[in-house]
Amino acid sequence: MEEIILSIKNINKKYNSRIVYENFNIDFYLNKVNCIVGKSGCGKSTILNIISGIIPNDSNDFTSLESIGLSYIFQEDRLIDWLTVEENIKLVVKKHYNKEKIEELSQKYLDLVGIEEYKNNYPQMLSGGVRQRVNIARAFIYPSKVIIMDEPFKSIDIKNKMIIMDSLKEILKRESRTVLFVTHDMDEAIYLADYIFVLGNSPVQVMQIFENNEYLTKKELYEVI
Ligand SMILES: Nc1ncnc2c1ncn2[C@@H]1O[C@H](COP(=O)(O)OP(=O)(O)OP(=O)(O)O)[C@@H](O)[C@H]1O
Repeated sequence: MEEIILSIKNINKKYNSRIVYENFNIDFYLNKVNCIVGKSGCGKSTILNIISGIIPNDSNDFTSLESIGLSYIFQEDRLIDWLTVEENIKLVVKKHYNKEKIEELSQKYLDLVGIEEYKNNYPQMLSGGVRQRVNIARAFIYPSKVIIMDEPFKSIDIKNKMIIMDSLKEILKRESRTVLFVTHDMDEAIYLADYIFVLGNSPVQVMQIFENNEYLTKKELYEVI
């Protein structure tokens, strides 16, 4: 059976004289968690930022994924301080659904990430772990095809990280989204990914693609990085 792919073509990026990407192509797996790993500074955030249209590609033969519907989960949560948790979540779908549907979806994602009890709180009253769960609910309530996650667990303690990663897995079991996930943490990659893309070299190349299964070890990944 032919694999269903999300093809990204013609990525080019140069910072001053340093060529980070040159005619770079990559095929991600549709409706899977695609994890991108590689040495610090190799270009992981850059590719997510180009794909999502946050920074421009140097050549104009490239189309970002902005138009197909994206949501983002970054390290910092970008919640709106003067809105409650529930209002933050509902805000992003205000133009997409009617009031009843928004109510239903908001309840669904509050439950899925386990933050129902915080729905009337304001972000500044919450711990980093809970804030990040709000962020995840907000990313998933939006009817996006692709979820972009750049180091989403970087400042979260291990216990909360496990809770959040389990919530994510639970949501992804129930609905099909293509996730593009950058991390420097091989445990996170192995826990969450369906496929792991190792980037390296300058200009960047895909060094290897691993299908994540019970036999994949951190050692194998580090050998390529
Ligand atoms: N705005 C910029 N101006 C100049 N150089 C930049 C800029 N943004 C990124 N770079 C350089 O481009 C390269 C790739 O950066 P990028 O942030 O994509 O790497 P990364 O793999 O995500 O790094 P890390 O793992 O440390 O987060 C790095 O060498 C970085 O210093």
